[in-house]
Amino acid sequence: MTVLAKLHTDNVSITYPLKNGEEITAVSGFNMTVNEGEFVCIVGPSGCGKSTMLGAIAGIQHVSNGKIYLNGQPIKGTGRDRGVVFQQASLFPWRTSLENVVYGLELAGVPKNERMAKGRELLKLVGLEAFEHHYPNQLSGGMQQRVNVARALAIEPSLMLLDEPLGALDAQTREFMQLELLRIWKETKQTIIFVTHDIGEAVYLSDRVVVMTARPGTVCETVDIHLPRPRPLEIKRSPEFLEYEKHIWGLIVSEKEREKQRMKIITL
Ligand SMILES: Nc1ncnc2c1ncn2[C@@H]1O[C@H](COP(=O)(O)OP(=O)(O)OP(=O)(O)O)[C@@H](O)[C@H]1O
Repeated sequence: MTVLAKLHTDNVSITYPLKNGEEITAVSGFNMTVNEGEFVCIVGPSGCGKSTMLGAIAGIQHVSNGKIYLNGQPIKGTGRDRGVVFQQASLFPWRTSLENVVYGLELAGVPKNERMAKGRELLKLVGLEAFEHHYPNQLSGGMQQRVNVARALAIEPSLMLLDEPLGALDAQTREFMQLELLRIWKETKQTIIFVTHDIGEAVYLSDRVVVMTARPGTVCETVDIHLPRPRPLEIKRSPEFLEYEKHIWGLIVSEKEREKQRMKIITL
């Protein structure tokens, strides 16, 4: 029996037009498969095309060549089958936590009682049941991101896409949110693709880490993370964890070095 991949990117290339009429290739020949229920992180040197690739999967970024398949169907634009969370919690300041969480359900015409019940259930899932009447400016950065996650989950997406969602948080809150994300992932059994700059974060969260080359970004190596779950934070100090970190760090340093050499040749 063939198991259908949740997501498959087939030789995806993405270019941006420049003002001088030329174009810049951000992503080139990107192939990745993500299976149902997996937690996959994408890392790579700055500017390698991580956000561009995630944007393409979200359907907000035009793909120049190749195709992206979600549940076997080609992605043709944005859709309610994908929940997206960005680095900055983009909540409506005039809406309470609960009203923010249920926004997508409101647009979809879900009756008020039903959507409020669903919203409360999700606020409970992200640990904010006591904050349903609070406005975003009454919440910490970590709490705002929890509301954001709850809002993305409300539409019951088939796939969650998170672009540096913890990037704006202080180190302590970030670690706590990593634990929380794993708990939420386990409870919801979602499939997650997560972009991060932080190699330790990627190793801690992932079933697999996709390491990208320098721009034009393609897959340099996919690293399977065989650390047991559940993963207490202390696992970050284990020799196995440090070995994964060192290996991925090595790949990224080589890519940065390669890019530096290439730039030297271009400017010679
Ligand atoms: N709108 C745009 N127009 C032209 N070039 C762009 C545009 N957006 C991104 N790029 C270029 O495409 C490349 C990939 O950008 P992208 O933001 O996807 O990289 P990234 O890996 O997410 O970066 P970072 O790690 O710094 O967040 C970069 O070289 C960037 O300068």
